[in-house]
Amino acid sequence: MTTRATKTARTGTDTGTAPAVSFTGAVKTFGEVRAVDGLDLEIAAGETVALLGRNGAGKSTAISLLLGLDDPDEGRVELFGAAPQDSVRAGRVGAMLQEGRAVPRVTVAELVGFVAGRYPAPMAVPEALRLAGIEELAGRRVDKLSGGQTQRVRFAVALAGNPSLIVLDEPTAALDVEARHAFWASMRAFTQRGHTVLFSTHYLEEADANADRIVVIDHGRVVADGSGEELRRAGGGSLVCFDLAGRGSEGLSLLPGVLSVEIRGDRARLRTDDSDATVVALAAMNAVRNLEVAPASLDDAFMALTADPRDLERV
Ligand SMILES: Nc1ncnc2c1ncn2[C@@H]1O[C@H](COP(=O)(O)OP(=O)(O)OP(=O)(O)O)[C@@H](O)[C@H]1O
Repeated sequence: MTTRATKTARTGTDTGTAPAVSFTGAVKTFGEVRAVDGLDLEIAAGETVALLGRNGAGKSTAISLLLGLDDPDEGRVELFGAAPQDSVRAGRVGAMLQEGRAVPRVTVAELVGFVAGRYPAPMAVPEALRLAGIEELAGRRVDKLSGGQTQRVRFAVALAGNPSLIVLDEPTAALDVEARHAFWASMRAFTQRGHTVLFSTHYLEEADANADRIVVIDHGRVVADGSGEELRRAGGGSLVCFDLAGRGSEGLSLLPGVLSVEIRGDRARLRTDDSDATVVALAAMNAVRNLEVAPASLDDAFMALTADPRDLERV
């Protein structure tokens, strides 16, 4: 797994060459809670990056700092080499945040047009509606739409300023499968123009399918950064599963390569970073009934990367 900080290191203060997003040692505390705790992260223009983390990991707080809604207590946050507030005002950033605002009693086209009118070089309204895939909703009242339609209207609103960067906090939460697919199709139309996207999500498959790069944060810091494949390798290793066939599970956690042990009914599930050595040891114990070896899933990798050592149950 590579660290991107070196790859996208800033070379100057010219906003043309600056990364789209840059956190340097950013800290944000709420009383005793260090919600963002020394966050270092750079995102180059044109990247699509997923931000993953458990509940309370600091994703929304990081996004608030990024959009200039809050200031870091320490460190620096920049967008295109400038203060976040300046980039937001200039229309370089569009955002879809978690909390829904009161829905106005206007049409979709009126709402997007109103927001576009607040920016210096907005996107034409029909273009924003086309990119969001909601041209047919132009004349519909915003307060009469379904959840999936509303979400895509919010995406059109985020596009209204003609931004280079879109920031989305859990954009597909509460959407059904079809609405999610439609949403990501719209997003791809945006990224194909070379624009930058940062989104947070709890759906690992969604991150894997739609992002070039996945950044996992935990306790307000980056704990992993790479492609889905790199994360699987770094955090997941392999899974070796077999039937216990009545034998106990004692000692399994001490076998070579084994990182964790889970027992489901009569079946043992060992996560290992050296499946060959683990299997050889199991064979020596004659514990190979219905043996299966498979790459760990992204879910497994995520759990391993964000596990609190005190929560790990070892057998
Ligand atoms: N305004 C606030 N006042 C006090 N504590 C806060 C505030 N905002 C966030 N926190 C705390 O900071 C930590 C990080 O919260 P944050 O909302 O950034 O996490 P998250 O990764 O977005 O979580 P989720 O996936 O649940 O949305 C949590 O412990 C949260 O309780």
